[in-house]
Amino acid sequence: MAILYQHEIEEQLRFIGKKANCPFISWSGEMDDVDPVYFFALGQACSFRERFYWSDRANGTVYVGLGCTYSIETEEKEQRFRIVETKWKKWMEQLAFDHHGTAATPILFGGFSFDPFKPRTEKWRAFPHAKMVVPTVLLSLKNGKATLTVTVPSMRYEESMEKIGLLLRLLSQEQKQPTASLPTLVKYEEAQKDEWIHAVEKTIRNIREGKFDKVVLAREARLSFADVIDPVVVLQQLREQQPFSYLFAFEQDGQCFIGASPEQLVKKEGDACYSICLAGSIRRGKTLQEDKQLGQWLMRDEKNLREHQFVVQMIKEAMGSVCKRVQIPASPQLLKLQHIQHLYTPVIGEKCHAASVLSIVEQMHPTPALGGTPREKAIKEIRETEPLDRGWYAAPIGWMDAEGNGEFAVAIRSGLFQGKEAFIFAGCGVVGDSDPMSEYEETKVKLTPMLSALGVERNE
Ligand SMILES: C=C(O[C@@H]1C=C(C(=O)O)C=C[C@H]1O)C(=O)O
Ligand SMILES: [Mg+2]
Repeated sequence: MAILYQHEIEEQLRFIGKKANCPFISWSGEMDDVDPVYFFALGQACSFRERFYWSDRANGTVYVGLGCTYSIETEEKEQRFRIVETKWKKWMEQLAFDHHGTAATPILFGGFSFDPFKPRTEKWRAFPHAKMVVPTVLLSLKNGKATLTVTVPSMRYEESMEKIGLLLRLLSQEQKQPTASLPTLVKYEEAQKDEWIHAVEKTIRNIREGKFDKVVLAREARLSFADVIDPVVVLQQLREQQPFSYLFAFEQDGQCFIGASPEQLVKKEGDACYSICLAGSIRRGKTLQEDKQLGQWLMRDEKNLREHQFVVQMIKEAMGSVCKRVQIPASPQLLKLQHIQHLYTPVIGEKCHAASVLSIVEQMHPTPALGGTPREKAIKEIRETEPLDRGWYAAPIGWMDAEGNGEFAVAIRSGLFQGKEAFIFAGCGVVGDSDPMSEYEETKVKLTPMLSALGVERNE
């Protein structure tokens, strides 16, 4: 199969540029199969300051982006989804591309903050309320095919081409799995544990007084390591340990937001649209029998079923508002992941008339799985009560293509990595009959996937 050469791509780009006279040009071509995490790792060797990773639950679509040719950022609070959508459409008009017989087109990849009205703290300074980017180099793996897409400004692409040339040379050599090892933990700290438990108690009282029905409260753990944490190692571990999750990474200037989330927010594919309701949790059992018993308990537990039902109700309505027909099973199933089991209800929307996946994201975020019910009151409670700046945690992360199709996951089971420091996050749905200590335990289980990816075991 095709080995790609720098001079050929350059020639093609020049040809596209001459023909179309557009500010941006893009070329796609088939390439040899490559391990996407290895590709991500090469990004650093080639001095790309931004790296992006996305793989869906079925591993059906994998995108790895290196470098940033165009970035849409906004600190606007109310209109952020629309602003991104409008700018993306405008930008597409300035782009000439030749996809060379492949199905690939440039995509926009990125994410959003959970709550633009919550004051931002220092650690999230590099993550605006919305940031979506067009990577300079994009690897797409779909239906067993690997495609490379190069997108550059037509007037100055020499600097990018140098990096791309190096990347192509490294790709043509034998693939060596990156050998970076797991970092050594020097400090583990659960931020404001007592304050968090008090917040849960207060929220339970407020729910019992009828102020709202459900509020999701989250907390963070801070970890310090002896060495700088390499996102490549974390991705490798997550890929092995969480095979049924979305895998994502958004890295810029050495700051990396990474996670393995089981929760789809929405996928739009033409006029079909998909979502899932995920809420209600219990740990995995230590034996097969215990695991089965815990699962059966979860399927019948009224508190968890109620937590779940709020999500079903809202997603059903949101999908109903953009689709002609919504298919949704009457009762939840069990979703068993490596460390946790959840109540799970898949949702399918037919004849979707939304303009783009982003306009559905706008309708859906935050669902009661991450925010609460009623939505506005719950968000206000989180803003005022939760001792945490969520940043991009629990918010939409994903991609969109030229036609407005795309997929977003909810960025849970995630962490922010800055040099030798990591912040990892977990939350839980608080309802009237929640017990604060059980909720605390539940968040502990939800921290496990990231801890385990970092090689940290905590048995207390
Ligand atoms: C908020 C998180 O998870 C969410 C809360 C759940 C619950 O409370 O049962 C279950 C799945 C997620 O929708 C998290 O993992 O941080
Ligand atoms: Mg729960």
